[in-house]
Amino acid sequence: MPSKSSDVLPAGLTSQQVVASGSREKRLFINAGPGTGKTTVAAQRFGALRFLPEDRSDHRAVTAVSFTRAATWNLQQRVKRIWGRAALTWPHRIVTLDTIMSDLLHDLLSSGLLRWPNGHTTLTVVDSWNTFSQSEHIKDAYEVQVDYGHVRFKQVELDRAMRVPPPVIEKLIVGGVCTHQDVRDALEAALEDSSVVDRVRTRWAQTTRALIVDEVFDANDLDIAVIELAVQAGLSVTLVGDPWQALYVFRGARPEVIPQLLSRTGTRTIVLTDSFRWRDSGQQRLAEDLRAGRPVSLDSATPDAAASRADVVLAVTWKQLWTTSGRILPLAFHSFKGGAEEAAATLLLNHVTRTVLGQPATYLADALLALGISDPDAPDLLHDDLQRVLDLLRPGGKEATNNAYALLADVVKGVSSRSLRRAHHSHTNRLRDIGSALTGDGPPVLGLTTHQAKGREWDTVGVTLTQVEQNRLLTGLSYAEETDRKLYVACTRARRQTLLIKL
Ligand SMILES: Nc1ncnc2c1ncn2[C@@H]1O[C@H](COP(=O)(O)OP(=O)(O)OP(=O)(O)O)[C@@H](O)[C@H]1O
Repeated sequence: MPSKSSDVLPAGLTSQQVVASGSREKRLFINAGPGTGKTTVAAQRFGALRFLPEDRSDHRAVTAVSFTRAATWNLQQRVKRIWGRAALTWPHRIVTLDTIMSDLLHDLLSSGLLRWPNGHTTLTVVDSWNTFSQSEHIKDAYEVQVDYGHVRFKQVELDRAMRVPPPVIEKLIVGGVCTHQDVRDALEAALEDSSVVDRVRTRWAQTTRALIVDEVFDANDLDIAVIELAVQAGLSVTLVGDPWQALYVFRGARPEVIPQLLSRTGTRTIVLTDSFRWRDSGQQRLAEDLRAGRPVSLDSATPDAAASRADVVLAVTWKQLWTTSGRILPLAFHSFKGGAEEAAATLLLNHVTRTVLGQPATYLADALLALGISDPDAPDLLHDDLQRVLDLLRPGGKEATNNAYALLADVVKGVSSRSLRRAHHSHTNRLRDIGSALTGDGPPVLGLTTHQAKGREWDTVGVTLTQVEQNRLLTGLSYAEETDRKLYVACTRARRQTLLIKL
């Protein structure tokens, strides 16, 4: 609810949003809370910069970046809706920061400043090695180093058994295949060299005239270094974000250093204060109290009541969702680690979430890759087979779970060269959990982690929290604490009401 409706201009934007979208400031930070229009303004600003009359003869790109493919896709759709498809004709683009890193590394390889094993200048960059190997945690087994311009993959001694880079990985690297993390590691190591720094700065200046960074508080040290080089190269740089919504500390996000980046680069701040999310004064008050660090106590509900009333249930971890109630159907077991058994269970979970919730399992694409299935229609083609696996699960109990697992192994054998290992509780438990979600009293409700819910909104949101997390709410949150930020994001997704699930 904007504080003053007279603030909304004819174009539908508030005066704050108009200023943020059209500002000619070369270094701008748009600081904006939940629902205040970060994505809306980023999309408006993209077009405003793209179609700036005085830049008509400047053929360099206007580029917007975000951290996830989902956020990038969302921003692309908004830009197309507002400005038309022409806004995104080459070289103008909205991509992930991983794509930017990959472009920069390729430029260094083709310039000769950096040399890949076997002299490759064009790499195939994959999300993870899961596609090629059943091993997990392969990344732990080597370090990427740059030695006088040569990229090297150095084997690391580990305490644990196994975990040496399997020959298959070495062969792939020498063949010009690597992961996005390898690209980042190689680039970060290369930036120790001042001639590489100069090249990146020059590359920015030659190819790009404006850069918009969405969710800047999720940037890690390499992201920040590359953004700062764009500032030094004289680009128009717009940073958009909310210090309360930095969630990607596990990927190295450093929200605490963003204020220094802003002051180092002389960046001007514009704050968006009016949120359009709240449809209920209680929810608006909750959001304001959380942000002010005041203690809050949430309305509560039993799991059954919450499952009936909420549009979604959120938790900090997937595990918390699975252990709260059989009425919650999460879209994943945990973050995808790889292995044929996990992939097969994800295929089954996807069958259930598609049928019951109309949504795919979060890690379906990873599961298909891990099973070496390239046909995107495979999950649909397997519909009847997977339904038979579910039917076997329905009676519940160990025997039913083991029978279902055996049939799932057969189904997978028909479409994949990977085979499932013998039934073990770490594999069959996933099937048991799916079975429990299907036999609850009443239809299941969608379960998501805070990370998956970021940037989204629903009318009524249930949250399931550990005792420690509940205590944090009762004490008052601080944006300097990672756990508190996750709680803040979870409790600001609802338009009307946030319900705490009481066990
Ligand atoms: N000026 C406006 N008038 C009406 N609705 C608006 C206005 N600005 C934004 N909205 C709407 O408010 C909702 C939230 O906007 P948006 O997604 O851009 O916010 P956000 O700041 O990115 O949210 P979050 O912090 O949760 O990611 C959207 O439905 C958007 O269409």
